[in-house]
Amino acid sequence: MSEIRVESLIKRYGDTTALDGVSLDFPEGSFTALLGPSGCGKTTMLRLIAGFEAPSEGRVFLGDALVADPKRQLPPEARNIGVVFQSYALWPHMDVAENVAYPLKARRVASAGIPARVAAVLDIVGLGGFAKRRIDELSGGQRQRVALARCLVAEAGVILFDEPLANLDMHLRAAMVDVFRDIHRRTGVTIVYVTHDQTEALALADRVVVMSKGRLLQAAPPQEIYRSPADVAVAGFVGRGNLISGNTVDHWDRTSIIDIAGHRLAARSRDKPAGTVKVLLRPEALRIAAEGLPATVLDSVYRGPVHEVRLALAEPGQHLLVDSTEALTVGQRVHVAVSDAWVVPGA
Ligand SMILES: Nc1ncnc2c1ncn2[C@@H]1O[C@H](COP(=O)(O)OP(=O)(O)OP(=O)(O)O)[C@@H](O)[C@H]1O
Repeated sequence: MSEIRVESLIKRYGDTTALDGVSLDFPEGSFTALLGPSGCGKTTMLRLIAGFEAPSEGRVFLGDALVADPKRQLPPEARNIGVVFQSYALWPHMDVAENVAYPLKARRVASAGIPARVAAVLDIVGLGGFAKRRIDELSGGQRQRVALARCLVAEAGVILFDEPLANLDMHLRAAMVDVFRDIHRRTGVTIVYVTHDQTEALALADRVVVMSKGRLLQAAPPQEIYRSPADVAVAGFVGRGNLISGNTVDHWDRTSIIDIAGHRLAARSRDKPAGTVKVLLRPEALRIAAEGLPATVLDSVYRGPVHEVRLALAEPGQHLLVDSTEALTVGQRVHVAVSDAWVVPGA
């Protein structure tokens, strides 16, 4: 059974179509990241699932229950869904424990049981010793954990995150990514996580949904999104990569032989492409070697552990980024060995 299912969902705001016919299942216990450029409809999807907005067309199900169509909507508080925003929406005049206890008090849970439940979730989010701290005495990451604890205490079956780490610095973001992964493992709660940060999406989710202009481009596990993007838009949005034009010479099974400026290489392909295609070459699948695609060094920049080398292929206008352990000289002639390539569908 799917915890959440959206069917042919359309949301219009005046002339803007924020969601343009999206159908998607979010299985129980899954961790889905919604990824895409600004304005692609990620937040709108969350708001429709949470019940803050009504669909213009289509339906939303929680389990077997229809909770929203254009005519009727179950109110947010009746959906048992937790929401964590980038602005933490905490009560500044209450301490940490009072903030976390708030949903239980609002639901009139017997007060005797509340402190133990609050203490348990504060332990889960790593704030065991902070119960009596005031909110304004906490760091951004700690506030985010309080917001998370408040969702967990209510035992919501689903937690929606809207860019929860957007306000935090790089180190805190990395630490919070670990916290979210851990909490998902320990609680098994169904998570839908909106981000425009692809590294966050790839690291956290068991499935990444890439959206553009209100439509779904691809929904797949992170590795598949990265290695086998469904189209040029996904290939361009996720990860560093090179899109090179080539000609199909032959194919068998799910492998195609592609000719790039007189050099042939084997590439994974979804179907049986013909004629001119675009091939995705990730930098880590490329190596400067004795044999391979002939190229000329355009630029070599040291970026931490490796040199990022920009190369010109024999065919005019075709460039490649390659990671090299050694600096190369501009103008140097090299060859590039290719260990993995993907023919991008439809390009
Ligand atoms: N209340 C509203 N009234 C009018 N237009 C809206 C409203 N909410 C969203 N939109 C429009 O709908 C589209 C999708 O917005 P949405 O907030 O879902 O995008 P997003 O992918 O979450 O973007 P971001 O990453 O910038 O938050 C945008 O063009 C936005 O301007």
